[in-house]
Amino acid sequence: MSDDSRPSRPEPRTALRTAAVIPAAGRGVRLGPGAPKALRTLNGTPMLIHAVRALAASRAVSLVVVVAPPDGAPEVKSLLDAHALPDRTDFLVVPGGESRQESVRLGLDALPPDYDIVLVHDAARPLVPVDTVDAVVQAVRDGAPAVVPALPLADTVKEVEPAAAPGDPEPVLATPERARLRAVQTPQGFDRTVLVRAHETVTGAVTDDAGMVEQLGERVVVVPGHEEAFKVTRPLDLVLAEAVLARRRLNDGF
Ligand SMILES: Nc1ccn([C@@H]2O[C@H](COP(=O)(O)OP(=O)(O)OP(=O)(O)O)[C@@H](O)[C@H]2O)c(=O)n1
Ligand SMILES: C[C@](O)(CO)[C@H](O)COP(=O)(O)O
Repeated sequence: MSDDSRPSRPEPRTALRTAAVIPAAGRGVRLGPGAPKALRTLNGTPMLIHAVRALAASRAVSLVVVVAPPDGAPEVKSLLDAHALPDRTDFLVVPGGESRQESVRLGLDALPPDYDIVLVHDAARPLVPVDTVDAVVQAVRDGAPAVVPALPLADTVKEVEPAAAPGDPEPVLATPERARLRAVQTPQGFDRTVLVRAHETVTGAVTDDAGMVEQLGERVVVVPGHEEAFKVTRPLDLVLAEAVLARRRLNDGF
């Protein structure tokens, strides 16, 4: 095969700077009554601080933009000041919006110009391991416009006709082949220009940023996710998160 006929590989882009946007403006309705979810504590430390530390643990990440509850930016700034965070990382706090999508866009608007790679990470995934963060950054540096960490599913999934009234039986429409399905986590990593274009042009219901990039027709790739990157959504997830932290303390010899 001559050089000209080889498929072109994107150049690795090691010099690019990486920022992380952490949407943390949700109420946490499914977790039950209480403070906004990101401000609730796991082993005495706010979930948001765990998430910020998890992203700042990556040497690739030099800026973290926290998107606070709409009226909670001063409180979040105080929280960041009150907790030990790496000196090499810069932090910004901006108020969020009504939907996750709007909160991410407000975080993107706050990014200084000199960042080319953007990670978007749910504050509600406080325990993502640094190796997962680094794998996502590396895949973007290697040329993928959009990268999502994901895991195979344990359950079989059914597509249904949603119930007309709560509690009604739901007719099953299809059973997608499980081996081809992945449960998608964060951080999701992007070429900044692609993500900004997605947020400027895609409207309608989307549940993740990569889904918006897919609608642009851009390539989105999956890298292995991690069990500990689960989303704290319901009360049982708090129990699991504290158990993971306890196991980590045991393994670290504390
Ligand atoms: N208006 C919103 C809604 C959500 N989020 C953030 O998006 C992430 C994922 O959302 P989810 O887990 O659904 O959080 P909540 O919206 O708070 O949960 P719920 O739907 O139970 O209220 C969370 O870190 C959440 O803080 C946000 O920044 N702004
Ligand atoms: C972005 C996400 O975490 C990927 O799994 C998920 O879609 C967020 O959904 P939520 O309903 O906003 O928690």
